Amino acid sequence: MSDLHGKSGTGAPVLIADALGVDFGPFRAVDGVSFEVRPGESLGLVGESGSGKSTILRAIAGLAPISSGAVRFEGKPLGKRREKAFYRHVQMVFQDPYGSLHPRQTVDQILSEPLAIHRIADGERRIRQALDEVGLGSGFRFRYPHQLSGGQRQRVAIARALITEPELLLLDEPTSALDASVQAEILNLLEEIRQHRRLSSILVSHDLAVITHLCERLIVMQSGREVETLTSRQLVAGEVTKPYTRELMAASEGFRRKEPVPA
Ligand SMILES: Nc1ncnc2c1ncn2[C@@H]1O[C@H](COP(=O)(O)OP(=O)(O)OP(=O)(O)O)[C@@H](O)[C@H]1O
Repeated sequence: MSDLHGKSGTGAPVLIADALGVDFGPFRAVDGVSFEVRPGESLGLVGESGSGKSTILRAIAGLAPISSGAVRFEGKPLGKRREKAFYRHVQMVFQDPYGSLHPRQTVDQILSEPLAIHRIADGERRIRQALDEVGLGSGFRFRYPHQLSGGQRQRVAIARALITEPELLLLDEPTSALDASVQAEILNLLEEIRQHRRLSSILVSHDLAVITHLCERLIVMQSGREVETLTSRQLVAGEVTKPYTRELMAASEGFRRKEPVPA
């Protein structure tokens, strides 16, 4: 475990969700979920498809309504609209690196856009640094997305998210569209970035192995509700209290190997 793992979790929470509810018409997608994310901490959201994980991230990002409860970022309650400055401090990485990058923009243009939006100076140095940080280097700077592999595209999406130096990263299934070997590379990259920056993150995944790799704590979700909150250590040790969490563990192929063998 890195130093940062040791240090994370101290200080005032970066984000607090207090009984967050999200309704789409009569349908309640998220039903009173509460959690906090501390500086440098990575919080996981796991659960089956449709359990409301992505909706929580979207509500924080202002892409889904906060119908009830409250979300505070750095102490300030989030209203209906997000100020432009919010997106400098909170960035999101989506599952699909093919869909999330503009096909007619070069990597340079993709990385320049957030700098222009937020009027951040020193673009040249930041672009070079961001490309280095995600392991691409300057040789990729003038390529188009179709000239990159899936893993390289996701590295560009991560560089784009990091270039504004956010405090909070929202990661929505960032590896699930990738081949297993590339998945591992991107997970390692995200872990390295966590070690270098005091960056908080919320990671959505249906894959328990991915969550325990990157997160100290995780919330198990079902039908928009929190089933239980655990540390990754508790999950790996099988110290879970809810049958639903056991079902998820049994269904997660990569994770089954880590379950303790019964005496
Ligand atoms: N804009 C929307 N309008 C109506 N219903 C929605 C909308 N967005 C999400 N939902 C519904 O809310 C529920 C939760 O969806 P969400 O995408 O958050 O689940 P998830 O746990 O992230 O699942 P997955 O892993 O499949 O993405 C689903 O039943 C979904 O159909």
